[in-house]
Amino acid sequence: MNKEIKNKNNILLKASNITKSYTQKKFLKKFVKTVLNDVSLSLEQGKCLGIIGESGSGKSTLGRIITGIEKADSGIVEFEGKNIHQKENRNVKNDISIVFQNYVSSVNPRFSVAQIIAEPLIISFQVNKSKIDKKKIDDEVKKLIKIVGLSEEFLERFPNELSGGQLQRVCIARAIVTKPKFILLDEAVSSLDVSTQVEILDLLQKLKKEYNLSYIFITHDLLTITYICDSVIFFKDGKIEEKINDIRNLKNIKKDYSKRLLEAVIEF
Ligand SMILES: Nc1ncnc2c1ncn2[C@@H]1O[C@H](COP(=O)(O)OP(=O)(O)OP(=O)(O)O)[C@@H](O)[C@H]1O
Repeated sequence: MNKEIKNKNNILLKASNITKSYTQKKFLKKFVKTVLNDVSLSLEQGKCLGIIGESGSGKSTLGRIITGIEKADSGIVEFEGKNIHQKENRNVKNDISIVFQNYVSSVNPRFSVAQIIAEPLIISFQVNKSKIDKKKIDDEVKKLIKIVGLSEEFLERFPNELSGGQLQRVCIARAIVTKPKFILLDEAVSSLDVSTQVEILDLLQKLKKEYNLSYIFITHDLLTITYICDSVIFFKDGKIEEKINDIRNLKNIKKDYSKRLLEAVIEF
């Protein structure tokens, strides 16, 4: 029955009642700050959900929890119905990738582009205790560099020899090398200039179709959301302030906070 419901709704990822606090210090005094307060969301297969909110509202913390990098204090994250924080479901994480804003610090500066793209695949061979198939890895890396719009000659280069947009393309190639079903994009285009942002968003759209991917896109930038997302959550002080299920109805938002975030883009 559960399976039927899951298939009917086509829910890939579901977070229920997520709560998270951190101990922080202010003027040498420790205090507990609630960063996420009873957050629930779900993502349908093949869709892109945007999460927009002010700096410090808890978006990246939520991103780390829904990708299994960090544990919530309470609440459950399920991927295809499996709790991702349970040890016996750790394979689920193979279906999840992340692309961060800071593409420079998210790659090893001593690795060539080929090594950067291949790294997750090599790790997955190691984790599965299977023999590393060098030819298969080389073929895959050569295929992917072209898929993300760069030529094979980039494979020998190092991160400091690439532009921001080129390096983010490499990070995207690395994110899809293990053939995930879901990618969390945390401010993945925010540091790029506008025309490069559009190029990367177009690439992400293309990959979404070709690989049947699902995305959650965390951003400050509503233009990114309107460009690529199907639905959007307005996030404030660790809570969902408002959700628009169909991005075409963005003008119907009700809360002042959401309107304020929208004002720069749409006139009311
Ligand atoms: N490991 C941690 N220890 C203590 N406090 C933390 C930790 N990680 C995040 N925080 C705090 O949690 C709050 C939310 O941070 P988070 O990075 O999730 O927000 P954000 O909405 O992604 O912000 P930004 O858009 O600026 O990246 C902030 O007050 C931050 O200082």
